[in-house]
Amino acid sequence: KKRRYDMTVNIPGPDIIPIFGSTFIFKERSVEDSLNIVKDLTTKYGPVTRTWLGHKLIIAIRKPELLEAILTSPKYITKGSLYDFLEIWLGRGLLLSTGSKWHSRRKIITPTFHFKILEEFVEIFDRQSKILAQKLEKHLDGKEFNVYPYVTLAALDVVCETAMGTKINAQTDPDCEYVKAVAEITTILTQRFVNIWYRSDLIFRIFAPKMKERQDYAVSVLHNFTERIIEERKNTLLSEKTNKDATTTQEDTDVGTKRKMALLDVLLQSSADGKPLTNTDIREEVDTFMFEGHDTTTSAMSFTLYCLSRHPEVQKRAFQEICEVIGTDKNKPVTYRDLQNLKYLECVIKESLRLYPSVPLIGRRMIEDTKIGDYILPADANVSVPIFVILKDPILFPEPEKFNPDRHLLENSDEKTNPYSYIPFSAGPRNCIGQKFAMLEMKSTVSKMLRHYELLPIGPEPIPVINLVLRSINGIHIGIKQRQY
Ligand code: HEM
Repeated sequence: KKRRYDMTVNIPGPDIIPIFGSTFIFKERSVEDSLNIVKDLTTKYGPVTRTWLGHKLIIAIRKPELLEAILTSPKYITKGSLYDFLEIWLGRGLLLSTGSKWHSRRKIITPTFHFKILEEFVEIFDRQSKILAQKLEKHLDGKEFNVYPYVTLAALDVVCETAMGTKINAQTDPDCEYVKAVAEITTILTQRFVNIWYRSDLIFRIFAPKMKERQDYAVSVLHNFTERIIEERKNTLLSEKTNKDATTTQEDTDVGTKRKMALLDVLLQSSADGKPLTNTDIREEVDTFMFEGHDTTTSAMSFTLYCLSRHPEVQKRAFQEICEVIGTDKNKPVTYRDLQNLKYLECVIKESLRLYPSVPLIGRRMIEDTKIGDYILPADANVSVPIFVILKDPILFPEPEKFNPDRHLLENSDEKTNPYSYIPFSAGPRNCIGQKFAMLEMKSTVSKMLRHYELLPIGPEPIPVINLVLRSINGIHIGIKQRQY
């Protein structure tokens, strides 16, 4: 610690006291306030700030030039300790792995986001958003409601069917065991995220034994489910191989079809270092998708619907574009090309993500002493990138609190010239692999909502909080009324 301390004395940050470091910054502030604590720190001490939490050194960086150096380099790809407690569910899948394992997995998985495959997912996005629209019909009474839980189930259905090729029907059967286990593990991991002591497995086991038991049960349900799907699909592929005639379609069975089994099939047919991936290898990748692929888009879609409800003029423009691109028959299935052409809606989603980034904070761990700008970051330092602070930097985004989708129009956008300031999907080799998938899913769902409903600005304002992803303490409330054409 002494060495790391000496190397970082020139980096501004709050006072340090022996043993506890700067933990007092949390004093008299609720854990829900953690977004503000990070914001206050990086505002008060500048673009590079150091904090000690006990023996843990955290350096927050919000300067685009410095971020570019960190995010683009293939050397700094190890995740910070912030993520460790997710391993119980996700294993060392793509999100958490590092080194050669991460490289080889990223290479295997990248082709599963090829546009040809995404094109085939559009039908799934469309079908699930139609069910979502039906589920919301009961709120046509003009009263406000929390849209978040509905969107969660729709996003879960989408990712399950696209990643595993399996229908869990979360929207129509929210009480199924898998869906309940996802909700349970999300609640528990959120608790462990918020209460920093619970991030330690030892402390969690000793002081929260009941919660630990619930966590272990939920994880076993989730893992057993994924393993069953892997086993079933493996057997199907084997029998198809031994009996070539059997390769003919097997549409819409529980296990799904080859055509839509992008991720799982690719993993089943891949090998690393000449050896096929084991069931555990495959499971951790599929589970990572299940987590990363639904919580993030749920947050973004819910906040986008909220922003649209509060800005009727933006909603009107987005709806007009939808009519021009898709037409006025709200039941017409949407195509990949339609979604590509919803340019203004894309700006709306981007602007919502700027104000409400699903992943507000990311982290890396330095594995060796690293010179970044004028600073030397010691080995073992955690680097934190406060995405939500960067996205509201008034120098990068004038009038940062203003919801202004036009700032993302091609002619106004500085995303091309300054790709390290607009980073809701991170940047560089370790950026979000699902970015294009996410944008298509979000456009499909949000456009479907606007085709069916006019969104009304009613209900309490959300109180954003970082709970794994960005959520709102009091839910995300809107109202709906039948869309008039
Ligand atoms: C609005 C939606 C989304 C946002 C804002 C988002 C954001 C991010 C961010 C910021 C990272 C970098 C994390 C880090 O460095 O710690 C990331 C990584 C990742 N995302 Fe997303 N994501 C979204 C949707 C998705 C979807 C739909 C999928 C999958 C279908 C997905 C899969 C992943 C995976 C597997 C990684 C790890 C990639 C790697 O480390 O190589 N994400 N995402």
